[in-house]
Amino acid sequence: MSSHGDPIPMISRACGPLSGTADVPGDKSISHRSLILGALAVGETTIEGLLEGQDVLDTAAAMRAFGAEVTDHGGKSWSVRGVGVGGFAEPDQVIDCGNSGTGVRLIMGAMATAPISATFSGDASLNGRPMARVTDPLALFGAQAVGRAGGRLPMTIVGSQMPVPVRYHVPVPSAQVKSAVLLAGLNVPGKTVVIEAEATRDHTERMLAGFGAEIAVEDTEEGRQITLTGQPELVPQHIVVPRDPSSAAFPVCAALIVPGSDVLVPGIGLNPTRAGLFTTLREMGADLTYENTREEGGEPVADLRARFSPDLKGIEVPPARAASMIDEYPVLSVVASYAQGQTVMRGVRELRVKESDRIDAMATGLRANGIKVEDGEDWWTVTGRGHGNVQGGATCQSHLDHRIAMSFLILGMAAQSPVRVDDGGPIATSFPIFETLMADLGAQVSRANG
Ligand SMILES: O=C(O)C1=C[C@@H](OP(=O)(O)O)[C@@H](O)[C@H](O)C1
Ligand SMILES: C=C(OP(=O)(O)O)C(=O)O
Repeated sequence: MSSHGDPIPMISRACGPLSGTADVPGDKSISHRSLILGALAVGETTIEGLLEGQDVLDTAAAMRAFGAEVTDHGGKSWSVRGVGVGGFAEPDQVIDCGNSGTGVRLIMGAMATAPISATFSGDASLNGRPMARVTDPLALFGAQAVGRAGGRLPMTIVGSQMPVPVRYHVPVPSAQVKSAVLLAGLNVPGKTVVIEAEATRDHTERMLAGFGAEIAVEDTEEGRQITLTGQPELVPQHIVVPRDPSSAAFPVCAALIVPGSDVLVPGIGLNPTRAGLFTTLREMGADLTYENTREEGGEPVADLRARFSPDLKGIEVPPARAASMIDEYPVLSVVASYAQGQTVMRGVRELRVKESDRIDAMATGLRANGIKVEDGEDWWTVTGRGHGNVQGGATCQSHLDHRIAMSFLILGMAAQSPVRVDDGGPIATSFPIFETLMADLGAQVSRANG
């Protein structure tokens, strides 16, 4: 099933060279944060380039439910009239976060130190994902959570009446957990401290500073320590959202494996906490260059140029790089299938608690398409077959997971036989124009029965 409707079976098949420019949508992580911080500022924040994927639209609806005025002006220009830190109203409906872990976890954090309650739910994927990683630290602020067994949604959070500041070591590498604690800390007098052993994406820290919060980041022996001073008045901003490197990954990887391809993917955010895939691809021998490197809205940005790369080699991906490419392992495993030799991915336990168990979903589908995959709790390996030798021909299950659906459709673009996915519906959560964008480059991707 897709998140909000009937399954949409899709198919992709081998095609001629991909060429042209791929204008991918705005960054999903930054889009969620723009809406949430806009809702917590006093006055009107304007946002250009917001990702209009379902995950972000669900966060926009949630911000309205908490009392912010969120307006879509068309042409990807949005505005948010915020209610100020501590000003959230109590929603009178269940907050439906759809398929979005980022949405629900950040919003739980943002409301947990206000004197209100809210009940959160999502689709079958989100309702199966662990929430204790967020509700544990929120309890330290005095918030209470009542959900299903195992800390699952639907779940009600009762915000703290008298929140106290917290010092918290994030036990898993998760920007969502870190961000939930920081957003909770906004409405607490005094300093909230978050320490992460491994650096994860830092968009919340950057954006909090941009909205005028007092936030300090230092590297310590324990890891990256972030100190936020509570109860600031956040100043509304004009935000230009860079394009999403996690979406750029799909046309980039397709160009690398389809013979003769040459694709430009302009304006991609290359924040070092996000760009691990591109480093990895280059180590594998990909013809991938950064052009016109610049800074936009406080984030490093470049145009990516990806060309067919016939001599890709399997590599061992350094585990320390995992956080900076965590959402890109599924599509990396597709490129690894077209490389010579083995690609080894370790330190990736977190892949098992995304929209699906991504190691299991990719391993099952790749094996069905003739690729050798081995896996354990926090690692997996893919033994590539080299160009021209990937069999394809199987139908893969997307498990309500956009990245799994898109990855298998990329696999089919250079395989001997077409690859099908049972449901491409979830693609709309993060990359609603995926099908037309890939078709415009020359890919043969379509609704299977269309
Ligand atoms: O903070 C964010 O915007 C995100 C953090 C990551 O999740 P985790 O925090 O669970 O690693 C990532 O997988 C997700 O797509 C977006
Ligand atoms: C893991 C992802 O998203 P989320 O956790 O927000 O559902 C993703 O987009 O790959």
